[in-house]
Amino acid sequence: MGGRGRSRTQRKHFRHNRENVWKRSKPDSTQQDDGTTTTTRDPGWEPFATQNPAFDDYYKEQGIVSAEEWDVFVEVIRKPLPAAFRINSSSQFSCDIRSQLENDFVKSLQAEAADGSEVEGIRPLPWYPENLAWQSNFSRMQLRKNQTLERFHEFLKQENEIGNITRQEAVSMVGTSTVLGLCAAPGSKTFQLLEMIYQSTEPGSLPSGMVVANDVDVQRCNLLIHQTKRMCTANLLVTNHEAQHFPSCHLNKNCANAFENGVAMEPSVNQLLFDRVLCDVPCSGDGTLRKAPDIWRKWSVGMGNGLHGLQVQIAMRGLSLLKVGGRIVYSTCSMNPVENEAVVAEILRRCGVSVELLDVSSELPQLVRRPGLKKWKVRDKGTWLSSFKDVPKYRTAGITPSMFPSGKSYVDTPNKDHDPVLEERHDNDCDGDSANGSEPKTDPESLTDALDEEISTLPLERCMRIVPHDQNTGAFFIAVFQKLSPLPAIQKKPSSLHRQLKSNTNSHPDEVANVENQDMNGVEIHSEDVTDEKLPDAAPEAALLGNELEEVASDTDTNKMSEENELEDIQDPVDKEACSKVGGGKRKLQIQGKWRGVDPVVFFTNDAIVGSIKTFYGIDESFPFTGHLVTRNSDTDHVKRIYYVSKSVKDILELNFKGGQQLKITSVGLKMFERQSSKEGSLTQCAFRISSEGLPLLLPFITKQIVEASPIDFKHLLQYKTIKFADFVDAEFGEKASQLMLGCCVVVLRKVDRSLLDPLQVDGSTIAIGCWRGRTNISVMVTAIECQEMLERLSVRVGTGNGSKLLETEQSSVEPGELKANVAETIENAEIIEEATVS
Ligand SMILES: C[S@@+](CC[C@H](N)C(=O)[O-])C[C@H]1O[C@@H](n2cnc3c(N)ncnc32)[C@H](O)[C@@H]1O
Repeated sequence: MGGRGRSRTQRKHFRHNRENVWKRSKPDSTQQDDGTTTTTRDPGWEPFATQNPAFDDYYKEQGIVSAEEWDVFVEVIRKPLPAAFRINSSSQFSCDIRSQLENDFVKSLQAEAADGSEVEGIRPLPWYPENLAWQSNFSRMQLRKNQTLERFHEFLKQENEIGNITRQEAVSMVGTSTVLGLCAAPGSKTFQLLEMIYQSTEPGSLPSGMVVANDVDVQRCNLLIHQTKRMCTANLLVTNHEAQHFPSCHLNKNCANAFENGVAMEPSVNQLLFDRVLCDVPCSGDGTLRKAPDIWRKWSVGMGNGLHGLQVQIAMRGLSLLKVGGRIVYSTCSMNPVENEAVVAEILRRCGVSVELLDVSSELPQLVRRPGLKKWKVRDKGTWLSSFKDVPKYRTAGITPSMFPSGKSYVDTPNKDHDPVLEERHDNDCDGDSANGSEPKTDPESLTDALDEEISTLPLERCMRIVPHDQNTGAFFIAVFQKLSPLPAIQKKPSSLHRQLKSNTNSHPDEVANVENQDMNGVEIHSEDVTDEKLPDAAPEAALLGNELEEVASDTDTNKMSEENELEDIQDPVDKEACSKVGGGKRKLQIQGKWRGVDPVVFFTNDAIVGSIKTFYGIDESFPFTGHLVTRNSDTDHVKRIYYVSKSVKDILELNFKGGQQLKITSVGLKMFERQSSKEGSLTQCAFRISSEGLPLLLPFITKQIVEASPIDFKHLLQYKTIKFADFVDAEFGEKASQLMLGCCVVVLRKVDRSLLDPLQVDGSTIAIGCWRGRTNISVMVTAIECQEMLERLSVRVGTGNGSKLLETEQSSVEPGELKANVAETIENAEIIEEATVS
């Protein structure tokens, strides 16, 4: 463990994204509503300004809250967001943690809150089941105020690091069982999705589902990998693609229907499809102003307008990757209707009867929400536009018909250029014809009527808007769709398609998604043709990066990050020369096909090594190894780490191989075995030790190299890390330990009601640690923080509330001083422990 395992880029990313509301502002350029740019001078150390006149003008006019509510709304969004966190329901210690919060912290923190200005200290979120999500009303500054608050702060930090809790903004916890996350970093929702698929999974078995978590930004992928590593999952695949071009892994038709659970193939489309897709798209992020107050300064109307096209493309790609009958969630942390209802409306227009916008008003009844808007306006260069017909011709590349409630192109004046592509694209209004592949019909009325105010006739009220002052949160937008039939494939004449692919600069962004629909019918897309399309008024990079990063970084001491070996391997895949500047803005687009990322994932098939592992640990034959082991090194004799993948991930990997390795995989699998490279390691009969992540899965199948320790000996191991055989309190345990073979072994904590003679039994509550059987002693091979956490959890279980007092009912015959001395003596183990804890 420690900072050593992380790459420089990752450290930098953590630093850059730490929340700091009192940071020094740099001279910066701000785009004004009227399109001009102003440069602000460095004002020195000062808090972020929490106002922006363009923001006020915009949202007052959009009517996202009533005029009477405006003052309360603004007052709330200027206040910092209360911290929220969620207990990982699949953690072995979830009940202990909930009980500690309910019985210990609620009371002690209430006393603190009553003392000061806060109304209450912490409280469970009423709309989240089983008291698993909590809100804290203490600011970070307050948490350092005194000992009680500091203890709570330490508790949050430690449990977050171990993975027992996840700090997450309350509104983004609205869950859905999606399987493909198209814009998934930094990973808080992916973590939650994994928790969901792990619910009610027995120890030693894996869920049948899986999550593919994708993000365009490789550094943010690294954060996601770090976040989800705490889940110790074999059911996750992390990829690095532009979501709008997420590959369709074509499968040989003979293999169709070979997939069960989670991923299935439809022979007719010959494409990888998912049960659930989550499009938590890049957005202007103004729903997170309370958490990221620098957005006040950066906010401009152009941010939302600039992202609309990309958001539509991503959602359309998500729909094309969804199974018929599956559900897709479109969400943003923006309040802007152009990024929300306008995108939803465009999806409905394009998909016609093949997609339904679901009414989810009965879900999570205690979550206060508002319906989606039916009318809104578009603002551009300081002018309000009620309809596309008001858009000056020179702005039609940036302001598109789909941004307006009617979505109509209004090709109504002889002066406007006749554009068959636009006509074809925007008049596919849900009449079902397009679903059959025929030319979409145009609505003659909409082409000629000049409306003062457009009102959408689509059921946009089914969307869910969460506003900050309803329940003291950030703002969030959610729409849930169900795919009812394959998407309409709009038949394009070859010349029209060709023109779309070629017209990179002036084309409407939506063209790409239409082309991608044809991907389902086997049309290959050449990403170079479409990636440098011009996005109108390119949004600032910050907006594209999302806003949840500080949840990971804020309280995670970067020097204390847990090990993540594969992170070291990941290089920045962005080919600098391939980055194209768009729209005169700063945003860079990655070009696919020039990725020089990590080594490809290969299946590990070295029977000699697998055989030696199975023999050494006595792994039961029923444990499925074949086809489940992967590495990054095709030279199997020199592999350092062997990862385990679930059946569902294995199927996708096989599909990927068969489909020509289209997936750019940044991380996959659970680290199960690591090569022991220390001096003593070379003397052991098995070159691989079991990693602590892999142990829970393997535990029920291990029959050799495993011993049960009494609570007091287990505690001593956690406390002193190395103990000589003769020094164990339970002499029989010392004897059994000495009979193990030199090398990695597993020590299981004996339950209180079990005798030494009972055969070893493993269940969900079994606690075990990886150790090293040295020449004269046993040493633990888990990190210091894991030892500390285990001591504390165990002490809470037996009610002492103090790790150092764990299970003192059994008297130790050895003085701690003696044990400490043993640690110093056993220098030969230092190397092994170091290797286990740092790598
Ligand atoms: C709102 S954040 C997602 C938060 C995430 N769902 C979570 O729960 O942690 C949006 C993400 O979209 C990513 N992104 C931006 N453009 C993208 C694109 N074209 N394709 C895929 N991801 C993209 C950003 O890197 C960012 O991580």
